[in-house]
Amino acid sequence: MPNRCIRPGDNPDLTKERETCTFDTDELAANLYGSRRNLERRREISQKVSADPDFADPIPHEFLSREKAVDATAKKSKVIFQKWKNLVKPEEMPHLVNEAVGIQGFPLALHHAMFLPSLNSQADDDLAAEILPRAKAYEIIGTYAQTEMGHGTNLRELETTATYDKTTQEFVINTPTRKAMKWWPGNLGKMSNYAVVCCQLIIDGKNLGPHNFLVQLRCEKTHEPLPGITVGDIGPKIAYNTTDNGFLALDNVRIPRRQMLMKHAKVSPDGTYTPPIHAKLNYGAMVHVRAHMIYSHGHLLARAAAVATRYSAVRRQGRIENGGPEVQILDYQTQQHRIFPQIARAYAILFAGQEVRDQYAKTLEGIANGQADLLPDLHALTSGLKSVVTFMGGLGIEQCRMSCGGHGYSDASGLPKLYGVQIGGCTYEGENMVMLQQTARYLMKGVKWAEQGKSLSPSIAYLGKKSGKSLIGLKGGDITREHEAILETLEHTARRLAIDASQLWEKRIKGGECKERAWNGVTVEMNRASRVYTRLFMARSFHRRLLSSPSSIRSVLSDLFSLYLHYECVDMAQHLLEDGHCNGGQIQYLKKRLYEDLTTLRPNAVSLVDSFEISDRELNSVLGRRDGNVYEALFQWAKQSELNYTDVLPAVKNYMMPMMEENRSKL
Ligand SMILES: CCCCC/C=C\C/C=C\C/C=C\CCCCC(=O)SCCNC(=O)CCNC(=O)[C@H](O)C(C)(C)COP(=O)(O)OP(=O)(O)OC[C@H]1O[C@@H](n2cnc3c(N)ncnc32)[C@H](O)[C@@H]1OP(=O)(O)O
Ligand SMILES: Cc1cc2nc3c(=O)[nH]c(=O)nc-3n(C[C@H](O)[C@H](O)[C@H](O)COP(=O)(O)OP(=O)(O)OC[C@H]3O[C@@H](n4cnc5c(N)ncnc54)[C@H](O)[C@@H]3O)c2cc1C
Repeated sequence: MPNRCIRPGDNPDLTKERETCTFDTDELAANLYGSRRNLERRREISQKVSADPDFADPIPHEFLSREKAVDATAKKSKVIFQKWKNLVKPEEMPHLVNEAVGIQGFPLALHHAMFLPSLNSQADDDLAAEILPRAKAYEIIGTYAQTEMGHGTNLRELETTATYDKTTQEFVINTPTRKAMKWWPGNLGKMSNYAVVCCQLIIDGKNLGPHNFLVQLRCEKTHEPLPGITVGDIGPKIAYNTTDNGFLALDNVRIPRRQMLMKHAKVSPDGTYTPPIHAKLNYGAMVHVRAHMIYSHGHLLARAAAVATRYSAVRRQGRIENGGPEVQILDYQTQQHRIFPQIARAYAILFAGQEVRDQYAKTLEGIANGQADLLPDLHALTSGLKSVVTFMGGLGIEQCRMSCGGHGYSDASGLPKLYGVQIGGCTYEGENMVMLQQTARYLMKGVKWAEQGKSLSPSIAYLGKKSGKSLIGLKGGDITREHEAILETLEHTARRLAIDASQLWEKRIKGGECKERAWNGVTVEMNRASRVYTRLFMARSFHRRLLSSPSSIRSVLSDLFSLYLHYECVDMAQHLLEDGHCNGGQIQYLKKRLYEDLTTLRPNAVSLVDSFEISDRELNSVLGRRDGNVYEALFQWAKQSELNYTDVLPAVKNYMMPMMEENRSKL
């Protein structure tokens, strides 16, 4: 079967891997990206970016100072949003940005991820008509400023205020304390001249909670901060260092009434407040990012898996049999056990990410028609997915990094940067432990609805089902039946954990604790239930994709799905065993199946990561390059280090040489 990545001059080990491929890599890639046409467009964009001299990097970003890297990124962003703007569709933009600029952020990241979505979904028609065309034409750059130095998670306690002044029909935006400064918003520090700022809305002395306001921060001509505005960059971070995450203080800055985002909640000129149809519609920009970040985080893990798999195919170290040749490290079972589950999880996350994006679009449609009934389900699902996927991705990338040995620790591998970017997602858009509790709130309601025989939305329909005994290992050799048996066991486990958490909570309440304190006493269990609910959704979503896949890729997807399920179950063995639903023998069976899966997938491992269709430029990894010629490339990469510009560094001349000289002269 053809793996279409084979080229003359490639590392022979990698070519051999591709020759053992049992499926059509293009078919799988087309399925992953939605169609052949999408795949072709993806390739076209990659090729055109590589050929565009405006995107050429004289030296890799890894060797640039932060300021120079920000400069290079801004320069390329201008090319993207001027020269390229009309050459790509909006849905192709993330790929273009990844190719041209990389993953550490760019001046318009928050403009796209949150500023435009907030205005689109929350500005009323008048404000939208005025500001959106300007924002879409990049006449202005905006961001989303919500988090403060003292509060991020607990939005209700944000301190920035927007006090309505009826006499002038203006809001007065103010930062009352040091810790009320906005702190963290991406592109706030240096790039943006506007922001959607989240403030407590105060009318006649009454606090009506967090609402969003459009505030101009900098002069459109000079880009200097406007009077009353203190703004700047918060400094270097683990990653995202080409993003100017910023601080902002507002000293009684006045804005017109109509700059409140009033599509849902409204303030009339006389100060009358009209609440939205759903209390949390003001939080819409966060739901937007959570719904979209799942897919992009799947892609980060896919990259790491591609680097680790390809490198493990070309790296030879040690022998499995005495007297045999040095083996490809991909032949070690431990290496396969480290990397193959990351390939499977990357696919699972990408599939789930695509489903949740569709669900988000349906929910938005409903809201546009005055119906917010799909929002609670979406909020629970995106909160859970956001948390599980970012944590899984971080662990997975770190496994991939370690699996590359010493070279994985070098920036040349691209893996440290991937890890830094990925783990940001555990924190932004709501710290993971907190967001899992949002999911748990929904599950607790679901448990009650199920008890009352009420109808349940598809994502929690399993709460209303009855458990039979686990059929894992008992259904014979039919793989389809085995998949179903495992999914039923996962359903049982997700249901049991939710019911147990609910009972623990109730017990504490009956014991005299108030609901909230009792909740805090059971949140570890609540979050467990949320994680398994989410992992069940991911498994179901992968299964749906398998069942709808064309026959040409069904077999390899089925192998991958088997590995995915067996790995997840062994990873969650404690939960499967805890109530006796599964026994030790069944866990042993799952482990045996997992080890078999590693062997089954081995001949297709490289081809499975080839189907992620990530260009060398986008991958930005010496170890993961498509042709596998890593050793020469490593040397060429290292030569670009600025420490190599001279043979004798000033640091050596000024300090080390005199020290050695002094010590020698003492002898
Ligand atoms: C094109 C897309 C681009 C995608 C980008 C992709 C990749 C990323 C790449 C680069 C990075 C780019 C961007 C990164 C940007 C990062 C930006 C940020 O981080 S912005 C700041 C984010 N901040 C947070 O997420 C704060 C987290 N906190 C909260 O959301 C809330 O405080 C809370 C924890 C949810 C609690 O709120 P509150 O106290 O008001 O509510 P509760 O009492 O807990 O709940 C009451 C009720 O409401 C429900 N609910 C809460 N939130 C929502 C919601 N958003 N939608 C719907 N419903 C909600 C909640 O479940 C309760 O329901 P019920 O139990 O029925 O009463
Ligand atoms: C890379 C990056 C980009 C960001 N971009 C933006 C942006 O563009 N705009 C913006 O507004 N913000 C942005 N942020 C801020 C981000 O959204 C917040 O940092 C995040 O929401 C977490 O809030 P916090 O910092 O207050 O954490 P804290 O809430 O202080 O978390 C600290 C600890 O307390 C725990 N904790 C807090 N509350 C609870 C609870 N109720 N129950 C149990 N445990 C709890 C948490 O689990 C965590 O372990 C960004 C952050 C990062 C890292």
